[in-house]
Amino acid sequence: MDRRRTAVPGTRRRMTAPRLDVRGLGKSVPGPRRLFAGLDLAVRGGELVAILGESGVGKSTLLNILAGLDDADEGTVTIEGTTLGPLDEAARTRLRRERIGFVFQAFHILPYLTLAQNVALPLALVSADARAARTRAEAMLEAVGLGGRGGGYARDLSGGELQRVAIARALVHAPALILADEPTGNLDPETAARVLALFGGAVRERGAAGVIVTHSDATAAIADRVLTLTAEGLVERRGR
Ligand SMILES: Nc1ncnc2c1ncn2[C@@H]1O[C@H](COP(=O)(O)OP(=O)(O)OP(=O)(O)O)[C@@H](O)[C@H]1O
Repeated sequence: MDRRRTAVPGTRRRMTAPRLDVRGLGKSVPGPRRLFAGLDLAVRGGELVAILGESGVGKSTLLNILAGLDDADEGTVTIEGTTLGPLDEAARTRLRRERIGFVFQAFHILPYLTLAQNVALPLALVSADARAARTRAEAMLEAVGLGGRGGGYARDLSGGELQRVAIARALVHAPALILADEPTGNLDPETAARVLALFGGAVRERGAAGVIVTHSDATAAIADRVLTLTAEGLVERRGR
C-alpha cells in the first residue's frame, strides 16, 4: 500500500509546468570544495520533495540558492517562470515575499515583534489589511498548536515552539513554493505529525510545490519523491 497517497485524503495533483525548475546548478565553497555540479530538479505544484543527505553535503546551501539567498556558480533556478539569476536584490525580495515560504534551520523569529506579528509579517509586507493579517496569523498559530499565544515573544518559547512559529509564518501567505530546512527537527513525534499535515495540506490541497530538507523518516514518508544530495547531484531514492 502506498501510505503517502492515503495520508492526505482528497489529494489532488496538478500536472502543470514545474513551479520550481532547477537546471545544471553548481556550487563551490571556500576550501575550495565543490558541493554539487550539474544538479537538476523540477517540482510541480501539488508535489512534495524530500531531500536527504549527510551533514555538510550542502542541503542548506541548496535551499538558500533556491530561495535566491545565495548564488550558484553555474546553472539556473526558475520559479513559476521567473529565473532568479538576472533579478536584482529588490526583485528577489519581492519574489520571496510573494511566492516563497521559507522555514530556516535557525528559525529567524524576530525578538522585538510578538509571535502573531512575526507570523503576520509575510501578509503585512504585501497587504494593507492588518486586521485580516492578524486573524490569519492567529489561525496559523492555532494550526501549529500555539493558539492564544500570539501576544507572546520569542524569548518565552522553547526551540520546538519557535520552530512551529517559523512554520506558521512560512505558510501564512499560501506560498506557491515552500522551502523548509529540517522543519520537524525540534518536535516530538505528535507535534511533528501535526506540522507535517500542514505541509501536506499546503501542497496537496492548495497546490504549492514543496521542498523539505530532512533527516526524518516521518517527513520522508509523506513526500512524493525522496532524493539524496551527493557530490554527484540529487539521486532518486524512491519513486512514486
Ligand atoms: N559561504 C560559505 N563559506 C564557506 N563554507 C561554506 C559556505 N556555505 C557553506 N559552506 C560549507 O559547505 C558545506 C555545506 O553546508 P550546508 O550547511 O549546506 O550543509 P548541510 O548538508 O545542510 O549540513 P547539515 O545537515 O549539517 O545542516 C559545509 O561544509 C559548510 O561549512
